Amino acid sequence: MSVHIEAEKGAIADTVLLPGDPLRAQWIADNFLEDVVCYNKVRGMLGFTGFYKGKRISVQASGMGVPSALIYYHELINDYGVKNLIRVGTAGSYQKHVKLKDIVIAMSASSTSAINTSKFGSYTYAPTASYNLFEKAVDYAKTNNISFHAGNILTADVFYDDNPEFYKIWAEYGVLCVEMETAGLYSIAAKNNVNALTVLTISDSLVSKETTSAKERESTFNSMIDIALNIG
Ligand SMILES: O=P(O)(O)O[C@H]1O[C@H](CO)[C@@H](O)[C@H]1O
Ligand SMILES: O=c1cc[nH]c(=O)[nH]1
Repeated sequence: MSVHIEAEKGAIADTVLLPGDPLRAQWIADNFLEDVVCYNKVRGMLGFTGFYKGKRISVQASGMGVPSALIYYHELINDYGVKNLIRVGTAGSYQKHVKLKDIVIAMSASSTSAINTSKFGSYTYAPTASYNLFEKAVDYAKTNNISFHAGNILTADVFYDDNPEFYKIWAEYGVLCVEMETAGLYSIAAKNNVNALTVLTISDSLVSKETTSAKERESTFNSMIDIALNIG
């Protein structure tokens, strides 16, 4: 047991998929895993372990934003010995060519979060994906004809920014999309010498203003889950 996860030692697999949304965790467990056990209900932040193609795999919801997510990433790594952390999330597009339901594999995560400035001061740390997971994801997507974008994303602390034009600063520098956890994930994984990767599906566009429904965000992002399950 850890502070926020009630699982017994050994109840969580070495590879964990990490959606923000507990209902997406449930949906992944129900639709992709076999012999599933729910190991966590604390705060409704559901966690499951099951088997995918014979391999033991877990899925743990982590909530929204770096502070919430870091609690789960920290406990998974330090209390349960998790080695591969694969975030599966939704994101808002910052680029015209990155369309609704497109897949983005995050090579790196710029951020408006203070987690690293509070450590590195005026220097800039670059949170980066683990190359082994990144390479496997790219290979799997190419082999299975899943189209994707790969590049820098933004991990933002604020979902509703006061300035609707804020995204343009990042878009000009090639940032593909915005979400709210990956800079924290890549940083804590690097510090603890474990593997991390984020695979995202575009749920809305800051450029075209299109959106998907909550139901679609919860359950229709099969290609992202397919990639994540096959690289762990
Ligand atoms: O779909 P999830 O994984 O929650 O990810 C994105 O969605 C939430 C905002 O709606 C933030 O957590 C953001 O990172
Ligand atoms: O963090 C997020 C996630 C989806 N869409 C956004 O605009 N922001």
